[in-house]
Amino acid sequence: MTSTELAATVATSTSNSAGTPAPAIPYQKDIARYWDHEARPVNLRLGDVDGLYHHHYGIGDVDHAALGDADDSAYEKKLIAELHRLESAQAEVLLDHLGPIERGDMLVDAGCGRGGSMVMAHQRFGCNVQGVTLSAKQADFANQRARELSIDNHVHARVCNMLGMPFETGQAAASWNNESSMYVDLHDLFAEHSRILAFGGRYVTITGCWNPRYGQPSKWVSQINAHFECNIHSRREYLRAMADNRLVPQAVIDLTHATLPYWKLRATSSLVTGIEEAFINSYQDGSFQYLLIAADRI
Ligand SMILES: C[S@@+](CC[C@H](N)C(=O)[O-])C[C@H]1O[C@@H](n2cnc3c(N)ncnc32)[C@H](O)[C@@H]1O
Ligand SMILES: CC(C)=CCC/C(C)=C/COP(=O)(O)OP(=O)(O)O
Ligand SMILES: [Mg+2]
Repeated sequence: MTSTELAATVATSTSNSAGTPAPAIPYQKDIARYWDHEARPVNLRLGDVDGLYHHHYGIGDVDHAALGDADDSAYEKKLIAELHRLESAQAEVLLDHLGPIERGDMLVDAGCGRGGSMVMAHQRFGCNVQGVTLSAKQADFANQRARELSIDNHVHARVCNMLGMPFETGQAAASWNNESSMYVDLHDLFAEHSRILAFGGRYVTITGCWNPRYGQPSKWVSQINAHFECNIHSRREYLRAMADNRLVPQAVIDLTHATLPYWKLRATSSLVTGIEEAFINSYQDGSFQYLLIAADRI
């Protein structure tokens, strides 16, 4: 089944397979609505390349040899495959920082989207991966993909607020936010990760954050917030909220330079959404950073 067929299936369903309560506060209802209605070709067509559907951005150098000649009729297809390769490479780097994971472990993807990272985590570690999203459409989509891959006994998405997850205290070996922490208060978020993580467990986030060295959120950062209805935090807020919640950074990696090739390539594609300029300019003027933070739960 292609993503378009899959999207049509979930769009017509009146209930979802996730079966958990609706979002609590008005803002979360807006975010649930946003993601329930999201169907941008830049996400669906990239996901169709190999069935891993992401809502995050890419890192790494562009493989110009793989792209070939821009005049070639197959160029656009190759460009889409290349953007998708860079997005999956981003998820691989996040998974690299989870530390040693056993088959019997449970991982939590907070703000799991359509579940691409969950599938990759299960395929790499063989373990149980639980995701939460505010969007019933996304949870249904992720669960349907898991069924199609016959991994639904190990990979499951719920409709649930990541600030109150239905997991036992200390149950998770590792947890992460992949571009989903700009929708919540960071103290509330890290308190909840800290609760569900086992002592010594690993938390990883990849996020866009505004740079305190710039001073305040730039106009480009404000544009990104308005575009996605999110609230980008500063690097300082991340580190402070982690420190206050027993999450001790083990690695802080600036991926800003690594993500720029993705954006520059995407800006040349037919799938542009109009937000490319804000990302490129804010990364280049130093007001915005693409960061990975891996922290130990102590
Ligand atoms: C940009 S998408 C990222 C999806 C996924 N992490 C990925 O890499 O493909 C943001 C996700 O955060 C989720 N989200 C935002 N606020 C949330 C909340 N309070 N609780 C649970 N999920 C939330 C949205 O539903 C959406 O799935
Ligand atoms: C780094 C920051 C600030 C991210 C904000 C969260 C977000 C919307 C991520 C990408 O989602 P997407 O894949 O649905 O977006 P797009 O349609 O632009 O590819
Ligand atoms: Mg995308």
